[in-house]
Amino acid sequence: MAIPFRKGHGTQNDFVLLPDPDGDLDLTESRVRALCDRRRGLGADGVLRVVRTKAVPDAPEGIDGDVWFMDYRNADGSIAEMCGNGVRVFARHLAQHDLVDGPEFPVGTRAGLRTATVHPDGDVTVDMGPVRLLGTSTATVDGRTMTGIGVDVGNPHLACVTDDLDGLDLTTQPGFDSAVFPNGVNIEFIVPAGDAEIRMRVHERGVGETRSCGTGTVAAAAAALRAAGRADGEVTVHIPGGTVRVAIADGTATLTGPAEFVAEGTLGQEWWSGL
Ligand SMILES: N[C@@H](CCC[C@H](N)C(=O)O)C(=O)O
Repeated sequence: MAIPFRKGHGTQNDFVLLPDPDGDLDLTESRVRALCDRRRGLGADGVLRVVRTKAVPDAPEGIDGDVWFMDYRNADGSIAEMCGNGVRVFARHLAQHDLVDGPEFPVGTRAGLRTATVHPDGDVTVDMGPVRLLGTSTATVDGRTMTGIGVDVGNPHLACVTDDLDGLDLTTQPGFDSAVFPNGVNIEFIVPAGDAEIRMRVHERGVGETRSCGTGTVAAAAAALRAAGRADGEVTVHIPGGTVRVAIADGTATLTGPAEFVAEGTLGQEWWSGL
């Protein structure tokens, strides 16, 4: 059986998409790791399996079985609840393949149902759902401890305001309080970059430093607004892979940014079977 794939990215957070409507693929951790490996595989920060909700045993209750579900996996094979860049790429894939009616449609995720709107210029806006500010905690990089704020965007984040973004060494896992984040955490480092603009770098749970993290930009925007004494507002977030726009109002967020495709093909059958 030929296994098709597509490779795409959202602000250089890159993904292998596996169209698998009926959930037939045996997507093991080792297969995800191999797909994401930049030397022995296709190379990506994560895998997006394009599957109907009814074929996902651990899908949250209440999502119609026919809704397309973004089955997201990190590069280390772990499962995460949500991916803000991935969901834009996923939504544009559905629209390009006429798998949905119209430019606005629901997408199932482990964080719940989300609404995506695909714009004619290729940008995608996603209703990211509730953004919950948690208490403060700390991250340690290069022996330096920074205080940040925990933010739940469906997945866990710790957003730290810093003064030296470019000098941070994020090649190894920053320290964090595992009593506060028992399931690990995505850690954002942010500096103000003007009125309603910030710059951000991120170390992602299950991946390492990436060039962008959509849920991370939402967490960073929420933290920046809070630092300015506000709960609602619009923030432009510059990440190494590009720029996205976040709007937060009444405890929920939207994320707007690009989604691009670079390749498509079929996986080597012998390679896949041997994994
Ligand atoms: N890159 C993603 C987030 C992917 C999941 C994350 N690494 C986690 O484990 O929570 C994004 O764009 O949001």
